[in-house]
Amino acid sequence: ILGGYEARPHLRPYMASLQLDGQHVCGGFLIAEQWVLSAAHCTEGTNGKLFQVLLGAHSLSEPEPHKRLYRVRTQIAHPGSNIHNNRDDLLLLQLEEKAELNAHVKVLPFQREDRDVEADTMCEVAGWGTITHSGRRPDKLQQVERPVISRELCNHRTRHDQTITEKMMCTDSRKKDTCKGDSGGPLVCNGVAEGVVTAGSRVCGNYKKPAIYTRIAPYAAWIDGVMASAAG
Ligand SMILES: NCc1cccc(Nc2n[nH]c3ncnc(Nc4cccc(O)c4)c23)c1
Repeated sequence: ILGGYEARPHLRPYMASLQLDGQHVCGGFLIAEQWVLSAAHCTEGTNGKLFQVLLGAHSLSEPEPHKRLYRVRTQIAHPGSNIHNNRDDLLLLQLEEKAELNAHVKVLPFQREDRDVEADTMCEVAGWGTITHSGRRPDKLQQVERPVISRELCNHRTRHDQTITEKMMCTDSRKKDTCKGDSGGPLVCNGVAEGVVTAGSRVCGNYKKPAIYTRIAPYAAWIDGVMASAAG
């Protein structure tokens, strides 16, 4: 997160850190006791290795009560996701066992009504992604408030030039923005997860490249179907 600040510890008990060999790679969030939602692009370069999922954390390094690393039973990328564009950039991770829910580990409801969040709505995004252009990584969860911008503005020739589909949404990226390692985290508007951070053009903090999110509502049926079929 660029231009943000340290989150109040454990005020976002749904936040997950997707890790490989003890290193934070991407964000994610708990959508059910045994399921985390993140971004399919997060699996790029992991050559098929499964993530481990850190729940209940504020600091990535310090011991904290309720902080726990879960193994992943299976990772399911949306069938439409691919490395060439940002379409269908969603990843479902089934934990090896149900997460132990408590004050520091909670499920975050996601939007099921497929209607655009109004432009200028202030939303929040949090993550352990880079906090400087030089790529400095934070130890503690960061957050920032960002206003939603219209798809029309986000699709302008000088911005993302008609690549933002009705299954995506954007927030202003002037100075305060998502960045490397924030992918997969939730965009929370009025307490509900409306979007999942996608890297898009990978640019951070430049108002000409607004932050892009995969809207969750259009994928509610897919998410429910995967969770139902894997339940066992
Ligand atoms: N703001 C959109 C957004 C959301 C999520 C991730 C991203 N960026 C990135 N995702 N993956 C990346 N791999 C390498 N570099 C990256 N961005 C980068 C790094 C240093 C300086 C800078 O200005 C931008 C990214 C960008």
